[in-house]
Amino acid sequence: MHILAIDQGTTSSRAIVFDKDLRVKASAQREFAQHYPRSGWVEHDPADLWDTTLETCQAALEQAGPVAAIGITNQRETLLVWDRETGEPIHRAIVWQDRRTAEICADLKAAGHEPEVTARTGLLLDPYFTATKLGWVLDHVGGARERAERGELAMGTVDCFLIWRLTQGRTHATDATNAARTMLYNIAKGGWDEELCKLFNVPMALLPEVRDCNAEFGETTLFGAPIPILGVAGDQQAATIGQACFEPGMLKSTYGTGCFALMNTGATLVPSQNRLLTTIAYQFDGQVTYALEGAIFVAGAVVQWLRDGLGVIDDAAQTQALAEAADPTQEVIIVPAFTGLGAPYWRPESRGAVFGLSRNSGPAEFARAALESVGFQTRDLAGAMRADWASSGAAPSEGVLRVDGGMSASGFAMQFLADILGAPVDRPHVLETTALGVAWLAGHKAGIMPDAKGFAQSWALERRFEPQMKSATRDARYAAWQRAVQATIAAGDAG
Ligand SMILES: Nc1ncnc2c1ncn2[C@@H]1O[C@H](COP(=O)(O)OP(=O)(O)O)[C@@H](O)[C@H]1O
Ligand SMILES: O=P(O)(O)OC[C@H](O)CO
Repeated sequence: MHILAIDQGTTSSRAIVFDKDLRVKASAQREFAQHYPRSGWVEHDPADLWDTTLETCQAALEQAGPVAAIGITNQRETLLVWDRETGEPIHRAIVWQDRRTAEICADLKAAGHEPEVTARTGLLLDPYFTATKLGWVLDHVGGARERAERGELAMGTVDCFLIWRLTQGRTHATDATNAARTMLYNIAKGGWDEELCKLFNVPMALLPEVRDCNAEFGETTLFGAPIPILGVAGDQQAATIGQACFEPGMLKSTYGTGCFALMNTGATLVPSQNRLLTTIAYQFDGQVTYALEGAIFVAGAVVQWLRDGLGVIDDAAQTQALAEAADPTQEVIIVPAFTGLGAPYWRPESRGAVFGLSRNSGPAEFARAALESVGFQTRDLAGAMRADWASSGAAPSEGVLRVDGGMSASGFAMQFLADILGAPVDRPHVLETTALGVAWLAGHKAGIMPDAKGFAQSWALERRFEPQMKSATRDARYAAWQRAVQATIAAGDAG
């Protein structure tokens, strides 16, 4: 029997069918439109999220035949609010990248609320998270607040919306990893936090039930015979599972639109002293495993910008040859703060900058700088993570980074990553680790896939990138990056 994994991402929806040996049997993918109604705003049409999910599921199922269960993974933090009666959203989805609530967050910070929010949620007061987006919808959509208070509306992250639709309104539930990103969920106690709901002015009647990642989430009859939904996790947590990072100290980094590095910290909630996030890695059978997370908003998106914004490439893969042809004597640096800077800087007001241009700088130098920006940003995170991990009293982790996501296909970017980290970078055979993570969750629950130990043994290395850069070069290049970031922040402050 097979398992269907739904991966509803920021730029596309995917459906992948795995067999019981975790091999891909069929897959389908559809991109959908991004809406930018104002500078810093990012929205998705809920109909696009739903239609592309449905179409890709149908296409994958047509190729592979019936499945025993469904796993769902999704872009996190993105908010939907819908009518409980009709299932119709009352606003477009407000995407995790959206910065419209930057001022609300700044005001809450100025009023001294951040330490309390962090203590309860592990997060920082940034527009990235769901809570302030929800407050915004309730305040800006006519009648929404009153209707929410009367219990007529439901809210959810994308997983929750898809579960609602797949079960035709019978299940209003999310999993602990997605709940942990809303800034309304207490990760230490494990439950929606009444105080936070008051702080963000959110009626609790809107909120879904929170379940384990390997719980039952109802069943769908939209594809014929009923199929149970048996695994749910936010995409970065699903990738942590898919990369089999089950031991404390293990670290993965996913390079899609953004980049998200998660380190398993076991049953210990490690508060960050370096402006990283503390979050739930996964929750199996009521048992919480925590993680430290570094979130970078722009990784593969900088390559998309080369294609769609600058028009210097037609296809992401062309960056490899261009970067290799770049003039080694130039040091062009791109700080891709298109939607602000994420961890460890958290500067929503910053915008992107380019440094070191000369008259000879062209597409090749831009391509190289774009790929390198991802390595530099990961080094920012890895440094903060190692410091937090050490201060928790834990033994040093082995220092290997497991990578995945669309951009990990770039050999140039991954070699530079190993070089600038000064540590090995391991790329597995399966790069669809996000889908794999929830396919395994659902497959194990359905009784057709191995336990965590057996699954971890199936993880297979495709290529290890060893650091080759001299340490003096590494130090000098990283120092130049840090200066560029500081200049970018200063420009944002001045603006
Ligand atoms: N060969 C490549 N070189 C560099 N970047 C790439 C390459 N292939 C894909 N990408 C980048 O990876 C991203 C897509 O990764 P994906 O995991 O599908 O993202 P998401 O889940 O966020 O939609 C895009 O931003 C794209 O520009
Ligand atoms: O859609 P992705 O893969 O860029 O992931 C988005 C993240 O979940 C946002 O936190």
